[in-house]
Amino acid sequence: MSDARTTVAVHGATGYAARELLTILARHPGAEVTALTTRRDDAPHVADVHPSLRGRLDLHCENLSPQQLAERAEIVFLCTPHGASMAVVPALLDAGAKVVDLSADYRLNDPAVYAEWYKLDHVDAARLPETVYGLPELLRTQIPGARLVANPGCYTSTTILALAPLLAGGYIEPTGIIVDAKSGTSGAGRNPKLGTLFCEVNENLAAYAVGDHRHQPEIEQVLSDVAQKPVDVLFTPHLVPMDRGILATIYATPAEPLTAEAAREALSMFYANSPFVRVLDGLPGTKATVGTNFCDLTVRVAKGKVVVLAALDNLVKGAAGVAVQNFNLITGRPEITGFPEVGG
Ligand SMILES: NC(=O)C1=CN([C@@H]2O[C@H](COP(=O)(O)OP(=O)(O)OC[C@H]3O[C@@H](n4cnc5c(N)ncnc54)[C@H](OP(=O)(O)O)[C@@H]3O)[C@@H](O)[C@H]2O)C=CC1
Ligand SMILES: CC(=O)N[C@@H](CCC(=O)OP(=O)(O)O)C(=O)O
Repeated sequence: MSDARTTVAVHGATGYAARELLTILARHPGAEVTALTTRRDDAPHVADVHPSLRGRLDLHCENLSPQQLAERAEIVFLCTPHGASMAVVPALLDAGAKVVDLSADYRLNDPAVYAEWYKLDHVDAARLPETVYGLPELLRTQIPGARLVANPGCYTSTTILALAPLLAGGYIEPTGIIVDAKSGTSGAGRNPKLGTLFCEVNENLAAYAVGDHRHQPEIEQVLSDVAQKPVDVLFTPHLVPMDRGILATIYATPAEPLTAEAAREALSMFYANSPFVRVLDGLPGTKATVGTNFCDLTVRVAKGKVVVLAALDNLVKGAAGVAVQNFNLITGRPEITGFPEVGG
C-alpha cells in the first residue's frame, strides 16, 4: 500500500450512519472524501445537513449517478436503506469502484430468505456468493481481497460478538438461545416516522417485532457458520428513549459445567487480537461505548444459564466504525487506522 490517500464517496450522506462515518473519515489519515450524495436537487452543504461536521469537511451533497460516484472515488460507502443499495451496486462495481454496503442487501446468503424477511425480490442475487460479510472480528482474513463488503446490522453485531466465542468453543448449546436487546432510537434512522417521534419514544420502553425481526435470520446464518451446526435464537428488540446505544442480554444453556470465569477467559482469548472488543469483569452499559467503536462484553452464570451481556454504539461499532475497519482492511491498512483511541 502506498502512502497516498484513498478517495472515498458516501452515498446516502444525509442520514445518521453517514454522519458518523464522515466524522471518522474526516480525521482518517488514509481517506480523502471526494463525493457525497442525496436525492435532493438543491445540493446542500454537508455542514448544513450535519452541523457537527462544520469546519471538518467542505463538500456539498449532490444527486449523482453510480457512474459519477465511481469516477470520483475508489471506494463507495452505501449508507442507503435496503433495496436502494442493490439498485446501485452492480453499476458501481462495473465502473471499477469497491463498495462497503451498510444496508442489509448483501448480508444474507439465500435470496429466498432475503425475499421472505425484507419483502423484496433481490435484483442482484448472483453476486451474493462473492460478497464478504464485514465483521472483521470473525472474518478478518477474507475482507482484504473483497470488492463488495456487506456490513452487519447493529443488533446483529452485538449478538454475534457476544455469542461467537462460546459457540465456537462448544461452551453453550446452539439451540434455545434468547436474545433480549434494547436500542436507542437512532437505530431507526433519520427519516421521520410516527414511531420515532419524541412523544412516542420519550418516557416509553416497548418491545417490537417479537421473534419476527429481520436481524434474526442474519444472526442465525452467521452463528451457524461459527458453530458449524444450526444455531437457533429467539430475538426480541426493544426501543428505548435514548439517542444511541444497544444493550443485549442473552441467555443460553451451558453444554457442560461452566464457570463465569472460564467463559470470560474464552471471550478474552477469542478477542485477543481484536482491539475494539473489551471483555469486562463488571457489567457493560451503553454510556461507556457511545461515540466509540468498542463493543463491551461480559458473562455471568446463574440458575443454570449462561448470561452474556454486550453493549455498543449502534451508529459506530454497529455501523460506521465497522465500515471503517472494513475500509482499512480492503485498502491494506492496519484495521485500527483512524481510531486514535486504540493507537490508529
Ligand atoms: N442507524 C443505525 O443504527 C444503523 C443503520 N444501518 C443501515 O445503514 C443504512 C443507513 O441507515 P441510517 O443512516 O440510519 O438511515 P437514514 O434514514 O438516517 O439515512 C438514509 C440515507 O439514505 C438516503 N436514501 C433514502 N432512501 C433512498 C433511496 N431510495 N435511494 C437513495 N438514497 C436514499 C437518504 O438521503 P436523502 O433522503 O437525502 O436522499 C439518507 O441519506 C441503512 O441501510 C440502515 O439499515 C446499519 C446499522 C446500524
Ligand atoms: C431501533 C431500530 O429501529 N433499529 C432498526 C435496526 C437498525 C439496523 O441495523 O438495521 P439494518 O439491518 O437495516 O441495517 C430496526 O429495528 O429495524
